[in-house]
Amino acid sequence: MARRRLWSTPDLQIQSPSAEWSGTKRQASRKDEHNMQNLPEFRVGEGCDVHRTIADRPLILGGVTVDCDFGLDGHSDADVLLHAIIDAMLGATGQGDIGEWFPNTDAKWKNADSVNLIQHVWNSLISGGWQLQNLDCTICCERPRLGPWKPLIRQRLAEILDVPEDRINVKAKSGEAVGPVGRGEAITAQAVVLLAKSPKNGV
Ligand SMILES: Nc1ccn([C@@H]2O[C@H](COP(=O)(O)O)[C@@H](O)[C@H]2O)c(=O)n1
Ligand SMILES: C[C@@]1(CO)OP(=O)(O)OP(=O)(O)OC[C@H]1O
Repeated sequence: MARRRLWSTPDLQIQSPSAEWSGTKRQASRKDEHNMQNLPEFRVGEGCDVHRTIADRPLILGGVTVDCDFGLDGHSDADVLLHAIIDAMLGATGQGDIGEWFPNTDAKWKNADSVNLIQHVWNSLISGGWQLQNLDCTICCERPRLGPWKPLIRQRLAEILDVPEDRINVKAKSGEAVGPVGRGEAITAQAVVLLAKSPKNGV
């Protein structure tokens, strides 16, 4: 009886780079193949942000003003969640990050409403043919408890982006009393988006 090998050499043949196997020629042929199959293009992006807590400022999360005895410090309104989502969108489409679009050295963005910032970015993506498949995000803070606010933030995000609510999920996490979040010194947010673009000649 022939003995089966418990390990095997990969079928892949390692070849030295040739003109055909490298650079733009390879990329172009992959892209053509994708287009020929008339497939939608999908892009995933992630974003994160952190802002310091501060007294005497409103706490704005995802475009919702949350009842709280402190807010977040920043050049803009410091909406940590919208900033993370903006970065996820820019990441998905390979367009840098929020600071490149809205530099915190520019007086134009001082106390800016982040709803305007995200709508500016999102409208530009929509013009480029992108649609939101889904958005998942997490706000990390010790206080306030976000249970009652999560549905409102989800609703507001759907409104801001003009997408059905079921494409959006909002989660909350505490800092387990450790680190800057756990000590209430900062609030952080993370976001992941999946974007889709229909093929040129439609699906
Ligand atoms: N500021 C927060 C933090 C968390 N929650 C909710 O508590 C649950 C447990 O979260 P842990 O981070 O403590 O494991 C979870 O369901 C969170 O949504 C919250 O409401 N507000
Ligand atoms: C939004 C901008 C611009 O006002 O300022 P901040 O509110 O400080 O926010 P941050 O997430 O640190 O970075 C992006 C900035 O360019």
